[in-house]
Amino acid sequence: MPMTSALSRRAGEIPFRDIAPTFARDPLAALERIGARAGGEIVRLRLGAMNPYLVTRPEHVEHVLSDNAANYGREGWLWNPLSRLVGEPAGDLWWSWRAVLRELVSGPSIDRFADEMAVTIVRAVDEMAERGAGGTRLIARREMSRIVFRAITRVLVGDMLTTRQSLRLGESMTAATAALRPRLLAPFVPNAVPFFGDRTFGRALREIDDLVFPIVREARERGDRSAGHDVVSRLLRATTEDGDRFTVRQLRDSLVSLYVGATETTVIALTFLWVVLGREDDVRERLTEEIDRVVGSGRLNGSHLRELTYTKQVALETLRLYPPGWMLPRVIGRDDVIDGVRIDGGGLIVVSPYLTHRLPDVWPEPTRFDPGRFRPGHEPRHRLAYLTFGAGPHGCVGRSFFIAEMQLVLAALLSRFRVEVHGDPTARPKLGMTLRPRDEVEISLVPRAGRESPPARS
Ligand code: HEM
Repeated sequence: MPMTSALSRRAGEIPFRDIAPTFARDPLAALERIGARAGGEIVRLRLGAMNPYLVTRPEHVEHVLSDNAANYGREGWLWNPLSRLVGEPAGDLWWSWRAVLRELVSGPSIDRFADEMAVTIVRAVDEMAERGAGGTRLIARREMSRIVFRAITRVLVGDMLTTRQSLRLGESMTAATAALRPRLLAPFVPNAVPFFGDRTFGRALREIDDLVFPIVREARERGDRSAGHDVVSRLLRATTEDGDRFTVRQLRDSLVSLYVGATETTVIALTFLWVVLGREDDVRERLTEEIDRVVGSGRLNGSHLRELTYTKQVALETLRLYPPGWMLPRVIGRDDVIDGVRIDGGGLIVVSPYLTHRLPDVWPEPTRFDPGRFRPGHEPRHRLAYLTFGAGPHGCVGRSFFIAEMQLVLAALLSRFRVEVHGDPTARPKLGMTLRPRDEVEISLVPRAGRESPPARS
């Protein structure tokens, strides 16, 4: 595609006044209206101070996130608020960090840690069952968060953090990201200017640093001689092409970035799962059948992952309908042309997985929940039709990790319990910085006859 062309045309425009009344009432409905008006074309939203372009068609998304990614930066003012939590991107070390993580959490590595993850998840489910004894209702988000922080810590950080510390870290991270939300909605406010949520954020940040700095200091003092598979040992051994190594501060930032990337999205995704299973009886039945066939009352372990194929399809379809990262913003570098539409440099362009996943010519009957879309050999789609995990140089490295985690959580729970979901499972989700269930989802665990004992113990 040419970078500029005399024949290029301007993007169609959607003025804010056309969507403002809906936006005030229901931001998700406003987004859907924008999607319907755009109809897969590139459009420009006239919002006043910001006039972002919106791209939804997979071919256009591919240009922005992948083919010409160098022109559509993830750095810049938009990420200033987040830098208060995760620090400044560490140049070449950022790429070393990504490479270390990718190696640690994808492909063959999954086989290495899947057994350990299974044991950790089963233990966490045991404790969840104690809290939920006698039908006590549990808040799904809180329970999923406990499981996720334990699993990530056990598998990626090893015994540098105790279970208790990892749960405390989870609480502080949740508090910090929630307190950052006002700033994320107003990224142009400089970090030095006091703003809503700052005090809570400061407190949570101190708690995070009190937990994380000692780990990385200790690891650094031990030196890089350890052959450990955990993320800190690996980062200590990593160097850039110029031979630079991670400082204590950069190690801290890397670890916090990992937790930010790997936890909030996963917790939201696991919570959406219960929303979906609360209304899709047939899916829940088939899922339980598969888990009974594969795991039965045996010991849950990593080798089951390969056979839990329908479980994986349910995970992917849940996240097609509800991608937690509903928008992926980028800052435009130079002027560009995408599919004949002129893109002016300097502004903002937004890719929206939520809208791409609802394009009817890409995903027929897009609002229907159908895990069969992800059956192996199902009709081919554009490789960027599914955007839940992003794509290109900043795409998610944790996709396989997440899928394994979700398969194990479902297997650990459904092999022993019937999970009852309370509230209205048809309620529309809430659109904020992330897409999440509107209200807290409550669940209760009803033990299945003959399945009281945990399926894995070590
Ligand atoms: C449901 C679960 C998850 C979802 C929906 C998700 C989604 C995403 C998305 C959309 C991106 C790209 C962001 C962008 O292009 O601006 C991303 C990046 C990333 N994710 Fe995930 N993710 C999930 C789980 C995980 C897990 C479990 C890990 C680690 C174990 C992880 C680590 C990362 C990392 C390291 C990046 C790259 C950051 C960068 O290079 O800038 N994610 N994720």
